[in-house]
Amino acid sequence: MAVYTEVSDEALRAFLAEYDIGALLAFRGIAEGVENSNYALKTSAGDYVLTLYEKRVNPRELPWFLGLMRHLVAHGLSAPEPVAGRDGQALRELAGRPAAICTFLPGVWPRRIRPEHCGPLGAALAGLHRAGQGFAEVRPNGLGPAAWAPLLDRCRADGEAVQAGLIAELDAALAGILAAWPVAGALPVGQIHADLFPDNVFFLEEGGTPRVSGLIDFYFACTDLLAYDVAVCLNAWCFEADRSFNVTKARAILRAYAAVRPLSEAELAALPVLCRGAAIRFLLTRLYDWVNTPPGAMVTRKDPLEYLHKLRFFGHAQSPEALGA
Ligand SMILES: Nc1ncnc2c1ncn2[C@@H]1O[C@H](COP(=O)(O)OP(=O)(O)OP(=O)(O)O)[C@@H](O)[C@H]1O
Ligand SMILES: N[C@@H](CCO)C(=O)O
Repeated sequence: MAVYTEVSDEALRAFLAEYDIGALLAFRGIAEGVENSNYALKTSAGDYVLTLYEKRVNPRELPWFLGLMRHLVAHGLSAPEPVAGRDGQALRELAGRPAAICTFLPGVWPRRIRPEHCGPLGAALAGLHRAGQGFAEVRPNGLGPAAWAPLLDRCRADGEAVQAGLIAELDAALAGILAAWPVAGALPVGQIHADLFPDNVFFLEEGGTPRVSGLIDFYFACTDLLAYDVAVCLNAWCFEADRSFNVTKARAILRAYAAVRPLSEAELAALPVLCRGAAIRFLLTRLYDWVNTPPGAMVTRKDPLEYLHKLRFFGHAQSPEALGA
């Protein structure tokens, strides 16, 4: 369920009057996604997505996100492009929420990940990192290493009920990750997506071969270690339903990434700890949501323990080779 804010016909028509995107032909809520309210919009000029930003997005950060998306598209990445109104502004207000219209991307995200998806994903991620190079404004990662201990503290009281021994295991894992985390300046930094899960990558199939048609959902994007984005993808794309790590998928991501943007020796050496960091990041945000989402809420909670298994795997796989590098 991801239409939290309803938009009346009159409010929508008044809103669209600010744009030069033709006459409204169709308008419907998009059920997917959990953060914001999204609507598909068809006009005589084309297809668009209207997003109303809900509580978890800080309105002050929206100009950065929209500016990054505009920059990435201008530098060759296929991503939603914010559409400016006649006044030149892409960000305005609708139904009491900050709102923006972006171009609609064709394609679908893969429900079942095949190794053939992984090469195109790796190349697209490196393309994002390349395209982001000239975007100079910095947005620190609000869910980076400095946020993990406070997040764990906020789960301390209720987390134990999710699994006995969980908090002690996370305390130990986090201490190890933070002690081994690359020091500032050790690895290349740039604009990263930071949440490039399969549901944020659209593909089109041509003769059975998937190609990436675009990347979406830049609302966790930030300025951080480029290789951390690779670690997020190894977490999100390379585990099978039986929890095993598929090294073929990892190798495909890493090879295709490196063909566009070579990874340095230091980045490869740091990959295991970056993977552990990415695992604990998603574990902690899921755990926080798990213990703070009332049963019966309309939002589907994501399983934190899926990431406990990934964290344990990366805890044992300490060499870059074990991760397909
Ligand atoms: N530019 C776009 N083109 C086509 N479809 C889009 C576009 N943007 C969003 N969508 C559709 O809306 C859905 C939700 O988008 P998105 O992932 O950005 O939402 P969200 O609420 O921020 O969710 P979450 O952070 O949980 O992934 C996508 O799965 C996709 O179906
Ligand atoms: N990708 C995140 C959700 C936030 O976008 C997760 O699976 O936990």
